Amino acid sequence: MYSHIIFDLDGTLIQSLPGIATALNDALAEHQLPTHSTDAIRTFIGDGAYTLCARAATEQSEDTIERVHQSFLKEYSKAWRNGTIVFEGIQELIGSLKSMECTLSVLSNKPHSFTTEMVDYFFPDKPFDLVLGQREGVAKKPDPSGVHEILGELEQTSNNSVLVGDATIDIVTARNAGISSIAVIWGYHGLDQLTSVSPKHIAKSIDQLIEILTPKNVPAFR
Ligand SMILES: O=C(O)COP(=O)(O)O
Repeated sequence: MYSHIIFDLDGTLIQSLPGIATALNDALAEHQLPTHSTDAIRTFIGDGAYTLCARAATEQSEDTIERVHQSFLKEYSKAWRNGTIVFEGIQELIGSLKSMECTLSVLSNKPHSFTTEMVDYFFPDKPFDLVLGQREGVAKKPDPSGVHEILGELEQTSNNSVLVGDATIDIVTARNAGISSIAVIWGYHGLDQLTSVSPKHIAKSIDQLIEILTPKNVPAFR
């Protein structure tokens, strides 16, 4: 059983696609650039806000992409509250893991300020022992630095830790850091994509994630 669980944020704990899509399309429109369907935007998410904008504003200069990026950050600060929800069953799972005294953390490629603000907003009981988003000067996922920093800060070992994520980048990050991984399929990458990077476990539903993370004989879950 894993006693330390590192959660990805977007597409794993929260459904953030509508807020991201609104903010991105508003930012693109501000710069007279073509907008995208929500389905297309889903495929742009995962590598942080700048890369999101670079994928949306293809063939634009770096200066233009940076301007779209700045507009996106401004728009997203207004858009995320109305366009984001916690996936069904996640609050209960987090509560159960806390009652089992698991150590919990979040590692996201979303800008750090949004990551902490949104986690505080959606999880006001502060169940996470450490929350890290993308920070200036720190390599983002799939670099293992974030995982290593969390393990060090929380005095956890690679053996007892697992990273739960919805994107191939999360599974590759776990492998690069030498920890186990669980791919969940309710987020932004499909089963085939996730299978191609060989996660240790695959959860096709919140119930399957509960099965993997919590032993059957713990009364709190049954
Ligand atoms: O905002 C992103 O690009 C990705 O965020 P995530 O790492 O929480 O999935």
